[in-house]
Amino acid sequence: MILEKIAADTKLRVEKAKRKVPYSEICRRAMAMDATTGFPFEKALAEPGIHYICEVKKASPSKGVIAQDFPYLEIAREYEKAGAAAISCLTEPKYFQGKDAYLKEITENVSIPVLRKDFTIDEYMIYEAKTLGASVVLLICALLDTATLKRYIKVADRLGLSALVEVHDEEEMQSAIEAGARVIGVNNRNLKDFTVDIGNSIRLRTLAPKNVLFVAESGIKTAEDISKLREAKVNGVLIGETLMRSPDKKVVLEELNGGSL
Ligand SMILES: O=C(O)c1ccccc1NCC(=O)[C@H](O)[C@H](O)COP(=O)(O)O
Repeated sequence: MILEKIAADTKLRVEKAKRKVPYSEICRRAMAMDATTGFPFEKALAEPGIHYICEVKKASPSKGVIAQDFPYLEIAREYEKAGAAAISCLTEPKYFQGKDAYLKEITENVSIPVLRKDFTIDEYMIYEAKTLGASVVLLICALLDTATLKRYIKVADRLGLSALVEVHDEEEMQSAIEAGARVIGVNNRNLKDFTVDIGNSIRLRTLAPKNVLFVAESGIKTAEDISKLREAKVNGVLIGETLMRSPDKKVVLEELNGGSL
């Protein structure tokens, strides 16, 4: 499966990063930063209504190159101006053509929370995310057992980072809940065959406890999709390709939202 390949490459990337900046040093740098952040991502999602997490993504395994021209900072600024609640920035280099440098520059130039969209397989990456200015890290249940998830959520917590815990099915939902996730994202994309079904978010919505913030991820394309997800009372939607392919992000976000944000 693609996720296993990505995880294996990520492991090599982290080993290389550790040779450059050892674990003790990345911890020191991250812990020297302000941890009293107030978890702005969770605050934004907890506001009434549906909130947009807009993705900065050049390519993906399922779609190949999505944006030949990739003015990542301009895109992030446009999202913020258009009313996005948060930005998701891919940092995985091989399959998504992401870069840590994109994340760092974006966090230095926008005021809304930024998610480090990567394949966290080592706690080193959580400290790294903090030093890059992220407010949120992605923890994918398919890559982490419940005990590890719990530990990573605690590490993120101590640094003032939120964790978006991603699930795809009932079993992973149970693991996320048991690990104490405060924000659960349901991926509508089946990573085995890349099919997308927003019904997955709607189906799993009822399994999330009331006090957990809920995000629907992937394959969201139309105002009708948003309308269904709004009806299911999701707190946030994470949208990549639809926005990346549109020249005017504000117009598309307004169309999706059925009016201004
Ligand atoms: O999108 C892929 O091909 C993919 C493959 C393997 C792991 C993750 C993948 N996608 C990451 C995402 O979760 C999406 O970037 C995100 O949810 C936005 O999805 P979309 O709106 O469909 O671009």
